[in-house]
Amino acid sequence: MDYREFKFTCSEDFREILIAELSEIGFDAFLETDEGFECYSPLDSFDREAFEEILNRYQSHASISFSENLTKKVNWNEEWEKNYDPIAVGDLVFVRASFHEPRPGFKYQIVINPKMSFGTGHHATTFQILKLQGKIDHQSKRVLDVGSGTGILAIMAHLLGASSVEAFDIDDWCVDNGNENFQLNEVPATMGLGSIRDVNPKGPFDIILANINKNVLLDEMEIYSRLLAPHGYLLLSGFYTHDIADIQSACEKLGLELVNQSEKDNWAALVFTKS
Ligand SMILES: C[S@@+](CC[C@H](N)C(=O)[O-])C[C@H]1O[C@@H](n2cnc3c(N)ncnc32)[C@H](O)[C@@H]1O
Repeated sequence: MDYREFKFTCSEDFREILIAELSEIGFDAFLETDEGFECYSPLDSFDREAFEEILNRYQSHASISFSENLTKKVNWNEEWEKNYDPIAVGDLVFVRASFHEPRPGFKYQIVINPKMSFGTGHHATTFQILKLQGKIDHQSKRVLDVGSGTGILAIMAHLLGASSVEAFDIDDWCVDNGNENFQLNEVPATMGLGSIRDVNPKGPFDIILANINKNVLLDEMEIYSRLLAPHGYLLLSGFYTHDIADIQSACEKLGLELVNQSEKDNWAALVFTKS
């Protein structure tokens, strides 16, 4: 047995923060469900004390329950071949795995072998950012993708004509998978490991993409704003529609103006510009 698999039942308000905290102690492969979310922790790095400390902090505010199972390392390729359908974002892009046939009628095709990383285009956050990217001129633009997951948004930026893409993620599964996806899509970039503070990218960037979660976005917003070139675009997602006001107000305090927005399945995506 290689992993502990957890299935959480938890109210919507606490999902994001719990996921953020659990990811900090090595939990991985979060998948939202109707009742809450599922995730894994590698057996050799599972820290029961840290896990219980997090649960104790939230259990008095939120009714959280979970089940726990030991599970074998999964052959993710086989799992995805069984479960992963391609997805179309309008006629802009057809996102598929390498085992799907290409489909004509789209401006672009992205090949993603997602394994355990987030970013197939199926989730409303990724879907909306891809769509919003399609409305922004990427020709010869310098693009930063924060929390890249599979690398899907960075790949889209490259296809739309970006002159350079810089991408990183705190999760080493994503970095391995993202680099594999960059090769599949012939993106001349290497995904880095770490947060924006670890990677310390050298701006300015014409376009910054960050589909992460509310807490991380609020914490890192000042850095995004500093790295954004004048008249550049900041595309944000990973938060619910009821969090739009908090995100918008944090951006406006930094001189960023809301210029476009989208909502799908209670998830929001916002586009800001720096005047
Ligand atoms: C919602 S997924 C988005 C993936 C992809 N960009 C997309 O749009 O589908 C968020 C990603 O951010 C990563 N992440 C979480 N906190 C981060 C941080 N502080 N810095 C960089 N990446 C982070 C997670 O590992 C995860 O892969």
